[in-house]
Amino acid sequence: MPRYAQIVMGPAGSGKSTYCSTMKKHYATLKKNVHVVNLDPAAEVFDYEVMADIRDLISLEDAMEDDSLKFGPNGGLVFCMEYFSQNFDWLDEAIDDIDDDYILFDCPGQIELYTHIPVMRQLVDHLQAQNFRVCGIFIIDSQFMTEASKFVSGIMTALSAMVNLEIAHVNVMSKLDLLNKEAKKEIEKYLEPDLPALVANDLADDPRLNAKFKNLSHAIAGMIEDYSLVKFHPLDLSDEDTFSDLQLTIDNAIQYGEDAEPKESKVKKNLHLQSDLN
Ligand SMILES: Nc1nc2c(ncn2[C@@H]2O[C@H](COP(=O)(O)OP(=O)(O)OP(=O)(O)O)[C@@H](O)[C@H]2O)c(=O)[nH]1
Ligand SMILES: [Mg+2]
Repeated sequence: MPRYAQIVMGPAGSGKSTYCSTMKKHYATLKKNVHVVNLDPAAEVFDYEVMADIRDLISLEDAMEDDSLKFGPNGGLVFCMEYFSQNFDWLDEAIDDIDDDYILFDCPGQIELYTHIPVMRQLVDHLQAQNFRVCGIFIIDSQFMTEASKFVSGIMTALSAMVNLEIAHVNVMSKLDLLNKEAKKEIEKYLEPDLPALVANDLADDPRLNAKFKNLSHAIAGMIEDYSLVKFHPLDLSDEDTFSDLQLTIDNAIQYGEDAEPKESKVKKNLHLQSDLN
């Protein structure tokens, strides 16, 4: 049987842990047991039950307090993740005996982990070797999506993660519930954007910008358009439909559920038993 995983990535504070907790609860309403593994060595609290916690292997404090290492917070985190990549057997043990595996990996927010350092790619390769079908989830905070040039830089990081990992990839725009009605309408053009038009519109009349910056933005927008990847799925904590849409998109991308036997509920089973007896 295949196993399933989501690698939940995105900049610091974009909503990765909230996503994991929300989706775990959402899958539970569908009677699907989804587990969460914390991969953030600096995490302090999370409101979901963890199946495994990287801090049992190594924590940021360990790396920073060690007299011979003397790391600061960022170097310490990179050290922890490299240590993790050399100790995947810890992970294997922690996730070994689960029947219907579907695991969300809640990752740290340092963007270099997805763009420069090979640990996430090594994790994906390791999971795939164990029959996991893996989907990358890249979360971006909608609060930053107010200008086309900020949007372009957000997409560039998402693209960079996607190109590095070479797995099914779903972009999520979080915190839509914090936007007012007007801003929600405005954000729609960022969900499935015509990027070159968006950039052209936004930059055209801005006197602060010089021609070189505008030309560069146009060139990048054209390049991103060529990947035809620029789609974001909304996540609004006040709207359950957004969880369902997201879950269907992701499950489809990794073909979750296609090999599963339909499970009869206890009530239905009892009804069958009763009719057999009659
Ligand atoms: N209203 C609202 N708040 C959110 C949402 N997602 C996250 N938050 C809040 O934003 C803050 C950061 O969310 P986290 O889920 O911890 O973000 P993260 O990406 O895991 O952060 P790091 O692990 O530190 O990189 C918390 O205060 C959350 O409650 C959302 O969709 N709506
Ligand atoms: Mg987090």
